[in-house]
Amino acid sequence: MATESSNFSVPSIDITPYVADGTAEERAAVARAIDDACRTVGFMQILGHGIPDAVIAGLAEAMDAFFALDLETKKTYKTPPKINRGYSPPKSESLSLSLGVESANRMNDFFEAFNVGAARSDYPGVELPADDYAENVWPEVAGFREKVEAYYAEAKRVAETMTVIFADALGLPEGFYDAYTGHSLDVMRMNNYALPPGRIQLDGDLIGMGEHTDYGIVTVLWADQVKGLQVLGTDGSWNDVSPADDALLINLGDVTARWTNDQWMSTLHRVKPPIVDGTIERRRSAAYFHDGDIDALITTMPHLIDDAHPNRYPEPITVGEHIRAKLAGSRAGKRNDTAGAEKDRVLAARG
Ligand SMILES: O=C(O)CCC(=O)C(=O)O
Ligand SMILES: [Fe+2]
Repeated sequence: MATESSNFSVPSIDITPYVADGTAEERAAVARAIDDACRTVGFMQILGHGIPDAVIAGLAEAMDAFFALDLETKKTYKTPPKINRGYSPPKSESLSLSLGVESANRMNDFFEAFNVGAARSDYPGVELPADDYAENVWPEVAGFREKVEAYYAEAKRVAETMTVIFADALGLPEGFYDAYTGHSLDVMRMNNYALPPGRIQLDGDLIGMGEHTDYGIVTVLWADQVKGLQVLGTDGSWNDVSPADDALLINLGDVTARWTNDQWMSTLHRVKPPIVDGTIERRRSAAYFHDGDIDALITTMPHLIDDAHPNRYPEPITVGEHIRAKLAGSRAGKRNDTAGAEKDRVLAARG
């Protein structure tokens, strides 16, 4: 399998003209850069997002305080599997404890997470399914809720700003996304790639989070600068990506790939946290998934269908149906790849 390609790079784009009052020309230049990044990489670094340093520092403090709790305490914040909220322990935990030697097999995910998201009570007056729009659980950790909510609100704003840019970049009417995101099924997953020292011995490469594409419209990703995130290039190479100082990573999900007839890319990525002296070097990230309304119907954009690009998604699908199909695949232990181009690319990468 190819590693690191000299052709691969994640563009850095300053979105200040959309966050503050930019001129029409400045905005058009940003939209062109975003369009190019979305067509060729599907990942980008954004600067000028406007999230105050103190809010980002607060998120990191809240995560540190929660993940430092002992495992039994953290497990009291688990929710039933159908509810994507609260604490999610490492999948490999029981195996690594009982067997000592862990297979580095890619179905094992060595990370713990805490999820928060949009709840039914956030959208009074809208009839929404209680399991999908579940209420949050908040741990008894001083300041956790306030700090996480402050960052969540900023990440939501950045995700919505990205869709404003997307509308311009795709030549869509202003406000196009509003009709699909008024009660968006957003979730933020705070990830902690760490296991206590001595817990694992591996018989091969460790995969922290298996290769996958994200499900929704767009993901806003905050991450440490500890290496680990790898992104698949169009030539089949896996490439290390770390956020630059003050940058956030943005990547597209499958809803956008469907909508744009795969002209914009929902790119495969995975996390391989570094191993130092047999222990995972701790790495943290927080992925804010902006998925769209559960009942939003995603129909391939007609202006992105032509002779060179026949419609790859002739069956419109709702965001809810699409997410259910993805979850069914991952729960059955199937690899979480999508149809079409993405699948071809992952198979090519396997060599
Ligand atoms: O930890 C990372 O950098 C990426 C996390 C990710 O891909 C996800 O949560 O979907
Ligand atoms: Fe992801």
